[in-house]
Amino acid sequence: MAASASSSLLSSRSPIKLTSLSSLTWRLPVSVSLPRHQRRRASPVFVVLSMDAKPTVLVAEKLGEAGLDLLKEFANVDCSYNLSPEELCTKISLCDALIVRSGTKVSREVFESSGGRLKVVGRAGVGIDNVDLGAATEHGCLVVNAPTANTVAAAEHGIALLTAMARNVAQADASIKAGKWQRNKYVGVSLVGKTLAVMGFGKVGTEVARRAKGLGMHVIAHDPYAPADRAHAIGVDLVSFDEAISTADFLSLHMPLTPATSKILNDENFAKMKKGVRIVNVARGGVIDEDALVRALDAGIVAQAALDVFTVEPPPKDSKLIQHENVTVTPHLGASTMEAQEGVAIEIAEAVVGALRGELAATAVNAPMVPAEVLTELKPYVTLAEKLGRLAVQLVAGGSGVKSVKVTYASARGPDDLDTRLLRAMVTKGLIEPISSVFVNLVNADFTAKQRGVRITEQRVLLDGSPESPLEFIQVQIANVESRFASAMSESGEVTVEGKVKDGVAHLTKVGGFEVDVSLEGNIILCRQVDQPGMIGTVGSILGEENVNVSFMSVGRTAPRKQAIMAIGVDEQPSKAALKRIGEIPAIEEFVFLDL
Ligand SMILES: NC(=O)c1ccc[n+]([C@@H]2O[C@H](COP(=O)([O-])OP(=O)(O)OC[C@H]3O[C@@H](n4cnc5c(N)ncnc54)[C@H](O)[C@@H]3O)[C@@H](O)[C@H]2O)c1
Ligand SMILES: O=C(O)[C@H](O)COP(=O)(O)O
Repeated sequence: MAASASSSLLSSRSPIKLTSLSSLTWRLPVSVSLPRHQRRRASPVFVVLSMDAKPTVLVAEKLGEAGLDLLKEFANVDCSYNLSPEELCTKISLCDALIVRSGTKVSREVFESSGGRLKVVGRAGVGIDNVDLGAATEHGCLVVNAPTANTVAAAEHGIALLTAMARNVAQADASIKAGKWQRNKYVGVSLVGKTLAVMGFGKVGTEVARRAKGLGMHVIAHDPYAPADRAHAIGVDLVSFDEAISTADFLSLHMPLTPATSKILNDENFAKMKKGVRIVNVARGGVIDEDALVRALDAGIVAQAALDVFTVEPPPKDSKLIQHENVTVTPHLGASTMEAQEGVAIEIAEAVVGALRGELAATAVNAPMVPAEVLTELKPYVTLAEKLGRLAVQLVAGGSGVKSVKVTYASARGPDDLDTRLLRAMVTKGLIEPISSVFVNLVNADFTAKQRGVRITEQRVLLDGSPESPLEFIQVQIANVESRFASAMSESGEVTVEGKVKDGVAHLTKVGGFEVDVSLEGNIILCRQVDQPGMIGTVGSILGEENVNVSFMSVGRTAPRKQAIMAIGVDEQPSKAALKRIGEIPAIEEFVFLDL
């Protein structure tokens, strides 16, 4: 990204170091908005549903009571389990939020059927592979999950399967219930001293590793993204994929299902394993090529497998894998303890209610997020950013369309101390919403801009001085367009508006090359005129006669008695007749009415 300031910036401020935004560290923000008709004057980030707009939350899979109680305090809760995909699509248009576990597919059709009402999907658990995240983002729907409450339960289930498999517990149990007593058949293997390779050293993998060490196992792990020091801290070595699978006596799978991990245990990789290896999977069925596993079991490469998860759930009854005598299975029970389900329910209910209230969602999966204190500080700038976007786009009259937008942030804060992603999203919202039927929020802002071919570049102007407030001003420029208000064009030919926050209120401070000062509330009339006495009175009287309340006026001029820009804040939209009368004032050269 080019890091050069416009000449007006350089001349009118006393900065200046320029910083490319590409080097910034982003934290990610969150937003949930009301339906379009309720949203017009709402703050774009902190949308709080009013009491009479009680949201509806559809709980599509069983959720712990504590979570339901939390939801009921805030929302109408519809617990409808076992919905068919068609029933879910029908119901969803009446819901603001949806809560699911792994058993419900939240497909693109669900988002399309919601008609824009669905604002939050809560996944009561970790894996979000049953939610079409791309579709959620495109529809501006926030997805939150509950990533921590079932970690220990999943790890305990992994250990339960590991030990049960090693000692043939399930098979011996079935045998004895069938009237047999087969002590020789069910001789097991010991765990102590054996090598366990934990594949995926995240939350669950780490807990499994800890517990396996307690059982006296030698634990190694493979995870390309995990820090080695975290593994070393509990006495685990991180190794390559090939080393892990070729040295392990036991493999325990704990990576997410992604394009990279899909069928990662396949014929080729089974062939690299020690003969007699044993495999536990409490992650996702899709990480194993199940047909290849059957072949590896039949060939004796894999001695046993213990599986909690399957490519298709529930798996077909006649599945060779399920029926295999050396395979122990459970029906996706990893998270199913009383304690974990209560924890997950509370975790997801809090996240969903918070998101509907417009608060930060710490567990947002598809949205940017900033810490609460940063968001509080940025709140007036968020309003400023959106209003500047709205103003700038309304000044465009033609040309090659709104394709190239530059947003400049002037601040005394260092690049790492100012998160502008939120602001960029709000400029995007301001730019796109007035010219389309698209609903833009922080979830889909970047996607929407990209889809519409709007390229937004950002630039920082680093000011000298103490960084008490996060930003001195924000400037929005649209290139390669013509303007309805010629004076809004900068010397370099872009529609240009600039604003700052004064006493917590967003102000427009510059239009084109003219300094103005008008608060960005209500509507604005911009007039270019010959600077002469009586103009404020003349325009003010017309508006008064037309019963339009003026909130305030400001005049910026090039020089006394030369050209001036008058910015007039009005509470109501003036009638066409009133605007015509203003336009007919001889000294008025051009004027424009802007709806904020
Ligand atoms: N069976 C159940 O009921 C149950 C319960 C909880 C979690 N899970 C599943 O277990 C899995 C792990 O959950 P978690 O909470 O530990 O997630 P996590 O995100 O904390 O950990 C996943 C780890 O996998 C690693 N990883 C990603 N790609 C990898 C690759 N190609 N090779 C090796 N490692 C890779 C990541 O770096 C991360 O450290 C998820 O799929 C989750 O859905 C299942
Ligand atoms: O990803 C998860 O959290 C687990 O697979 C648990 O899924 P569940 O909520 O359907 O039990």
